Amino acid sequence: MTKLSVNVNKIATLRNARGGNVPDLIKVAMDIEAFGAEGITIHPRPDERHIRYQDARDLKKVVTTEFNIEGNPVQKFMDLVLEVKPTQVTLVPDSVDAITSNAGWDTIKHKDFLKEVISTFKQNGIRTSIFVDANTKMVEGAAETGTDRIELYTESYAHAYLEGDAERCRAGILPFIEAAKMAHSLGLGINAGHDLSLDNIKYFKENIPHLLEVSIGHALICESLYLGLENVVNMYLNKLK
Ligand SMILES: CC(=O)[C@@H](O)[C@H](O)COP(=O)(O)O
Ligand SMILES: NCC(=O)COP(=O)(O)O
Repeated sequence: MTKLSVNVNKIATLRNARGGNVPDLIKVAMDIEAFGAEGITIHPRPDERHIRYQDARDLKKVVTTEFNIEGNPVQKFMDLVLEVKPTQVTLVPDSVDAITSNAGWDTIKHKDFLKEVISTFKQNGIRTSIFVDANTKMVEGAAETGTDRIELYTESYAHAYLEGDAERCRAGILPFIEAAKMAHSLGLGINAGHDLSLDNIKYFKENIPHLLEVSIGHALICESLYLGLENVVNMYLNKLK
């Protein structure tokens, strides 16, 4: 069984567009859990363009499933995570001006730094995960940091899947199968995320052994819009009769 953690960044993006509290991020997160999701993920960025640091504090009070906070462990982020104490922290090496996450950690180059950060979080009872590319060397490096889990960065798989034919899908997923096997053999738990969607998730799940959790945001919110649009347009038409 693989847990679904819903990333609510995009709900915050929509809320922030008008300056008010619509949609209400806290209510949406609670509803997502009530609908059956097994976790809530947020990825506060330093400019707070979507999730605000206060959202993390407010969500902590209501999330009853797994609460996962992702981000680059700069001091401000570390302080927030240590204050909020989510179930899991996922370390992502993104730069301040990145549009979205675009690379996994070089776990060999940054081993000492990661070791120190991970040890701090673990001493505070927070499970740790490191965002890595599907590369067995990076998985081996991750194991040496003491992290509990890795999160496989799935953008390259999602692109390969989009290209459509079976051969490209297979080539796209092979590094992930190898990385997952390596992670499991080293005692690491396996999460995955980035650009996973209703189209590509089944093939990924069927092929990746020991997959504990996926975090999905962008596609899930877009799909929710499309799948709800017909219903809502008709609700308006009914009111305008
Ligand atoms: C680590 C990861 O892949 C996601 O957290 C993704 O980066 C979401 O962040 P944005 O919503 O800011 O794109
Ligand atoms: N860790 C990945 C995540 O939380 C969501 O990524 P995406 O589905 O928004 O690409």
